[in-house]
Amino acid sequence: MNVHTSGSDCIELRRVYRYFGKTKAVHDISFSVARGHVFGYIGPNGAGKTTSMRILATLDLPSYGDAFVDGFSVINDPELVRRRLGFMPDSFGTYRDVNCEEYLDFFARAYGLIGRERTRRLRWVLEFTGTIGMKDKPIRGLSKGMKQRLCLGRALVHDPAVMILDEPAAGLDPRARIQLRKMIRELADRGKTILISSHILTELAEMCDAVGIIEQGQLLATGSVDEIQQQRNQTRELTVRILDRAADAAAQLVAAQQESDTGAAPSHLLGEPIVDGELLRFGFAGDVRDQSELVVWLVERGFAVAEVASHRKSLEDVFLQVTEGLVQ
Ligand SMILES: Nc1ncnc2c1ncn2[C@@H]1O[C@H](COP(=O)(O)OP(=O)(O)OP(=O)(O)O)[C@@H](O)[C@H]1O
Repeated sequence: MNVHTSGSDCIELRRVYRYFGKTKAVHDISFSVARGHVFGYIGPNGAGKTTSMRILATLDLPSYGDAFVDGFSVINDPELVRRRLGFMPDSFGTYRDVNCEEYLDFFARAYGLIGRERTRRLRWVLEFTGTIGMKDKPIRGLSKGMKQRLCLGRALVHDPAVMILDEPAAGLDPRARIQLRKMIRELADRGKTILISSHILTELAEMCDAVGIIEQGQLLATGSVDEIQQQRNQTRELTVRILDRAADAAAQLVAAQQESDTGAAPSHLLGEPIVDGELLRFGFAGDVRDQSELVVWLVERGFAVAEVASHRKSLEDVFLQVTEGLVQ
């Protein structure tokens, strides 16, 4: 049955469950990714990322629910899904003795590419992934970074609309990560829809249009990084340096926080400040104007405010906060 549920979403999981005996690897997960977007799938080891990606790649079936690639169901139309999808698994496989070009050529043939079209496509993939200089090298002689590029090339060889990349940055050095990030962004700019997983959270923030945080088979939060930060209502952390009486300032802030009307400067503090010598650190839910009012509030009470630093909480912080209580 070829039911094409076309729309702007190119990847969709609809109430997907996958149990292995008593293990709930994936438990009622739903999300969708719009065409040309990059969706970051974030979670610790064993969270269920690979299982859901394997279902999308038609390498496994859901216990319940369904998933769609470019509108086609992984259950009813796996062949059509495979044509539209490039999957980069988290391990490379055992092709040690073939060279890079032979490796890509093998997959191009498997996808039915022939003649000039195959030659053109292979050249493009070798150039795009920066493996052209290595094309005659056997795979066993490649660095981890080069292997990852080749594996990305393999997932690209049939020009799929959708790409599923399972931890592509694992084990790469910082430079190779940056290059990978650039390639992924460029593929999205060319219209490909990309699902990418990682537990190196901060590296996904820059390249993803949206992220989903998964833990113990359940999706705990989805949205843009900003939306998730707002959902948690903890957008920034302030560090204030107060000369001489930092601990006293912290105590007064806590007292004022409990008494103050909503809208007063200390009411924007989230939790109690941590005192570290002259430094006070605390979460702050207000904007920059509230921040400057807080400084005035402190100065009016005789505290010598020497410095104020503000930083957004990283995706890593948000992740730890969102998963609080579930991480074992
Ligand atoms: N074939 C299987 N048989 C039994 N249990 C499995 C199988 N595949 C996965 N699991 C279990 O399902 C859970 C989710 O595993 P999964 O590999 O999807 O997690 P992950 O988020 O990809 O983790 P990692 O980051 O370590 O790759 C784990 O508890 C895992 O042990």
